[in-house]
Amino acid sequence: MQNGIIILDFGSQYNQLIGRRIREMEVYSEIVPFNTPLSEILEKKPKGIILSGGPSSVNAENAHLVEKELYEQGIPVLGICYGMQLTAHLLGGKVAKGEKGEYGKAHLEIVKENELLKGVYQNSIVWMSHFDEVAELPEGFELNAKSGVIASISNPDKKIYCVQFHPEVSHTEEGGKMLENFVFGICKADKNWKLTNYIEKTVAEIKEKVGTQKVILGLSGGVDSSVAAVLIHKAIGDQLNCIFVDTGLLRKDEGKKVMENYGKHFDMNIKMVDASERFLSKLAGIGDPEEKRKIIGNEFVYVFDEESKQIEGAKFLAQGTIYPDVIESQSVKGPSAVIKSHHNVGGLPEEMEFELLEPLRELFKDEVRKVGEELGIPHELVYRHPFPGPGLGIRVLGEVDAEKVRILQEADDIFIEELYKNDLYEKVSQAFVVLLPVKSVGVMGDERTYEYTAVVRSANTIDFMTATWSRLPYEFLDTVSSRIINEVRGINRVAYDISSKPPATIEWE
Ligand SMILES: Nc1ncnc2c1ncn2[C@@H]1O[C@H](COP(=O)(O)OP(=O)(O)OP(=O)(O)O)[C@@H](O)[C@H]1O
Ligand SMILES: O=c1[nH]c(=O)c2[nH+]cn([C@@H]3O[C@H](COP(=O)(O)O)[C@@H](O)[C@H]3O)c2[nH]1
Ligand SMILES: NC(=O)CC[C@H](N)C(=O)O
Ligand SMILES: [Mg+2]
Repeated sequence: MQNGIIILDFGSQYNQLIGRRIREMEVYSEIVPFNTPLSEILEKKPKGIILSGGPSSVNAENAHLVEKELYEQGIPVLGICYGMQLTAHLLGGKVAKGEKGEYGKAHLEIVKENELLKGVYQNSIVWMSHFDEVAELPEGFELNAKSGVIASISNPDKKIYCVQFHPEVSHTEEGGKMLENFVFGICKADKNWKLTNYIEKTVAEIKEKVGTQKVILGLSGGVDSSVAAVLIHKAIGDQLNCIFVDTGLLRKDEGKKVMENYGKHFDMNIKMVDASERFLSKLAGIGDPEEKRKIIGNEFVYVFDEESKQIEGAKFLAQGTIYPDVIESQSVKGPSAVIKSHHNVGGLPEEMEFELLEPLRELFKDEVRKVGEELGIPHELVYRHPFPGPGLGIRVLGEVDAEKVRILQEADDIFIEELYKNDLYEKVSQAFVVLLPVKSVGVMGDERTYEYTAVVRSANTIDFMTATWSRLPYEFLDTVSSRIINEVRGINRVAYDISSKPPATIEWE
C-alpha cells in the first residue's frame, strides 16, 4: 500500500493515535521506526511524513536523529513535539531545556496563519507535554503560534510544519482540523483506506508469511483473539490450531461457557488445556505485580510450547495483541517508556521457539470491534468487555491462592450479573471486582467479622488509553454491595473505585 502518510516513531505514548486519526480520515498510514533508512521510506512513496513526539532530548549524546536529506525531498513534513525540536535542531535552530516544561492544557495564540493553522480559531486549547523548547528558529522558518513557548513554526517553501503540542490527542480542540489541513491541504493525500482494505491486506500478508506452516493461536474467549482467529482462519484455514488455556484465573465457570460458545459459532480447531494447577503453584508466595505478570506470561508460552510439540510444523504463535497492550509494555518499533508489562508482550520469555503473528498489533479496541463486525462475529462476543490474560491473577492484589480466586469469582459474578440485569453492561466499557489483601472489621448477625475488602471498578473509555470511572447509579451500587457482602463469604466491605486513567490505570496491578 503506498501514497499514504508515514509516521516516524520516536517513542511517543500517543503514536498510534496519530495513525488512527489518519485512518479515520480514510487515508492510509504506517508507523515505522525513526531510524528506518530514508531510501526505504522513499520506496513507499509517501504523500507526507510525520515525525512523532518522544522521550529523548535532541541535545542528549545519543539523541534519536533522522537523515537530514529527509527535509529535501519535497515531501511535506509535520514535526510534533520531539519532531519539532528535532527539525529545529537539525536545520540550524536551537533547542534549550525549558524552565519547567509544560504539561497539559495551554492556549494557542496564532501570530501568523499558514496552511496548517488555516481555520483554527484563536486561543484554542492545545495539549502539551514537554521539557525542552525551541529557542531559536532555523533559517527560512517563520513563527506561526505561541503558547507559553514557541508553539508552531514552519517553512512553507519547503513544506515543513512543526507544532510543540500534540494535535493527535482529543484534548487539543482544533487538533483534528490541523491534521486534516496537513493530510489533505498540504499533502493532498487520497481517501483510499477502509477497514475492508485492512482485512484484505492483512489476510494476504498472513498467507504470504505463513505459507504452508502451521499456526498456534492463544484463544481467550475475548474479542481480540477471536477476531485474530477469524482473520487468520480466513487466510490459512485448518493450518490454524487454537488453544484455550484455563489458567485457574478465569472468571466463574468461564472455561465451560467459552468452549460452548465457540462450539456454537466457529468452525475451527479449538482445544482447551487445563493448566490451572501449574499457574497457581508458580504464583504461590509471589506478591509483586510485575513479577506475577512475567510468571503468567511465561507460563502461557510454556503451555503453548508443549502443545505445539503435538502439532507438526507449528512455527507461529498468534495472539490477539492490540495496540494499547504494546504501547504500555515496551517500545513498539521505537523507544517509549514502560508502564506495565501486559502478559502477552512484556511477559514473553527471551528464548522462544515461535515466531509471533499478531495481525491486530496496530489497532485500537474499537477498531478491532469494527473488524469483528465486518467479519460477521456475533454481537455478544464483539461487545464483551475485555478481560486481561493474567485474569484474576492481577485482580487478587498481592499473593494469589485458590481460595482468594474463588472469593473474587463469586463477587465478580454478582457485579456482572447485576450489570446485565439493569441494562448497564454495554453502557460501560469494562467492569470487574478487585480483591484487596486488606481485612477490616464488620458486624454480621451481631458477630464480629474480620474479612477482605472488595473494590468494584467500572470504567468508560473509547480506546482504553484514557478512561473515566462510570457514574453508576447509587441504587445500583447499593444492590451490588449488599449482594456481595451477603452472598460471598470472605468479604465484609465493598468500595467503589473513583479513579480515572491517567493517573490511575484500569486494572489495579
Ligand atoms: N486463557 C487464554 N488462553 C489462551 N490465550 C490467551 C488466554 N488469555 C489471553 N490469551 C492470549 O493473550 C492475548 C491478549 O489477551 P487480551 O485479553 O488482551 O485479548 P483478548 O482476550 O483476545 O480480548 P479481550 O481484550 O476482549 O479480553 C489474547 O489475544 C490471546 O492470544
Ligand atoms: O490481555 C491483557 N493482558 C494484560 O496483561 C493486561 N493488562 C491490562 N490489560 C487490559 O488493558 C486495558 C488497559 O489496562 P490498564 O489501564 O490497567 O493498563 C484494560 O482493558 C485491561 O484489562 C491487559 N490485557
Ligand atoms: N512529548 C515529547 O515529544 C517530548 C519531547 C522532549 N522529550 C521534551 O521533553 O521536550
Ligand atoms: Mg482477554
